[in-house]
Amino acid sequence: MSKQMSHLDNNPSTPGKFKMEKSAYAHNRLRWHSSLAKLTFWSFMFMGMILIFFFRSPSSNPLPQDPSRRSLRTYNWGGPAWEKRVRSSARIRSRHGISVLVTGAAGFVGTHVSAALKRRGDGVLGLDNFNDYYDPSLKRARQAFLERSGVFIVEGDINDSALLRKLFEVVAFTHVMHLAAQAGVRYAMENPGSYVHSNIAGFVSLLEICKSANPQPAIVWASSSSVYGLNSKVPFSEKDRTDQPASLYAATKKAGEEIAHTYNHIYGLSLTGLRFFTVYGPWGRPDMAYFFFTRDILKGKSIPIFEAANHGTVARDFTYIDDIVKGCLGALDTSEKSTGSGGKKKGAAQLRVYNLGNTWPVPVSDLVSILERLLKVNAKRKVMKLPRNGDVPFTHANISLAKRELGYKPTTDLQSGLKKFVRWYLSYYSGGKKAAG
Ligand SMILES: O=C(O)[C@H]1O[C@H](OP(=O)(O)OP(=O)(O)OC[C@H]2O[C@@H](n3ccc(=O)[nH]c3=O)[C@H](O)[C@@H]2O)[C@H](O)[C@@H](O)[C@H]1O
Repeated sequence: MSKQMSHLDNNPSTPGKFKMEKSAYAHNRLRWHSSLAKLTFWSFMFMGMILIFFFRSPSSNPLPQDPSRRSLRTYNWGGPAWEKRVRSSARIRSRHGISVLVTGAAGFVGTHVSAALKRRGDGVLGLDNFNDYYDPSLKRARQAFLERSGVFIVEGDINDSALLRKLFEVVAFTHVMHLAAQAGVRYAMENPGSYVHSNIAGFVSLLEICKSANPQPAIVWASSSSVYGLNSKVPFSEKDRTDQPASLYAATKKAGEEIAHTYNHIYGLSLTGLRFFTVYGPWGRPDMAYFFFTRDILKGKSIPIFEAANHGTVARDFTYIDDIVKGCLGALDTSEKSTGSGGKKKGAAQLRVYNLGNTWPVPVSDLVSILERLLKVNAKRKVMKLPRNGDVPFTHANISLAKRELGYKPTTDLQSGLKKFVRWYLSYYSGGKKAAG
């Protein structure tokens, strides 16, 4: 046994019980005190260093559980191989093609628009932050689908000015199709910050880069039918009032329209806003009613069907994705060039806004009946009062302007569109995820 061990063994459990020689005892006590002081000193030093490191570190706990901050995470981009992929994806492959930066390319509308542009030989580069507002694996599946068509999606946030600047250094985009946004009317009450972050700050960040680019691109971007808010004049026409938004989502989209006006006025940016009316279809958004109704009907879960005051019908002008894509391409193709360059306006530029709807509002209860027939399952309907969380009782688009100026002509009714959605849904969620496109 070592000396140390015997010393430990000799340690009294109760002071005073053990009799020690006086001088040795005093010497030991002195040694013990000085070791304790050293230990305390070094412990404090160590704790201090940890605290300094913790507070100075830039990535100290970026609150990943806070959804409004989820897109602030850092992404890897840059380098020769990355630039080569960016260039190749954005390369125009047809005679009169355009080169488009599509923001929100892993989103529902973004995926379809990117694929359509690529199919006709345009250069397409995607940008998406792959946030977790809904199942990111669906966004990854869309990314894989686009990759097979030759579209590269850069992972990054529209608030990252350095990344945007880099993209414009590598590619002289002729157009930007801006679809990145925080979507969803009801979620705005849960996470208001994410709407400000993406739909206002993100939009401004993108426009700042576009205004300084040389050449400046023409921009087409997604506004929303929700800007009509409490407007009761039907069908909604672009001339109608849009100063009564019923949700923060709607307010941020309306703010986007005003911001577009400012950048057009000061910098000569060509800007076209598209007011989408409840877009649905294959590869859709799981937070939307037609999507989660399908899931829950199949699971045998009850589905909440909203009704307006006095048992009034709630209805939407549901618009099929392929029609929306045609509207987006029509808007890109009729966009005039921005007039400024390097942040200076040289003349008046185009500023437009269009409704892209179906012009055929359908009650939500009819949507459920169509799904029941297609799925061959009866829904457990739970009729409830329209919650006071931003929903409006109905939407109905007047599309004359888009018809005249963009050649927009929707051709898919809800029954046919949902049939295609259900076919995709069953194939995607029964394991055919790759083939579902
Ligand atoms: O046009 C737009 O600009 C917006 O369209 C979409 O919003 P909405 O038209 O509200 O779609 P969606 O949620 O599918 O509800 C559909 C219907 O089901 C009703 N609804 C909804 C949920 C529910 O539990 N029960 C129910 O009856 C509900 O009352 C409604 O009548 C986009 O999500 C939005 O991002 C934006 O793009």
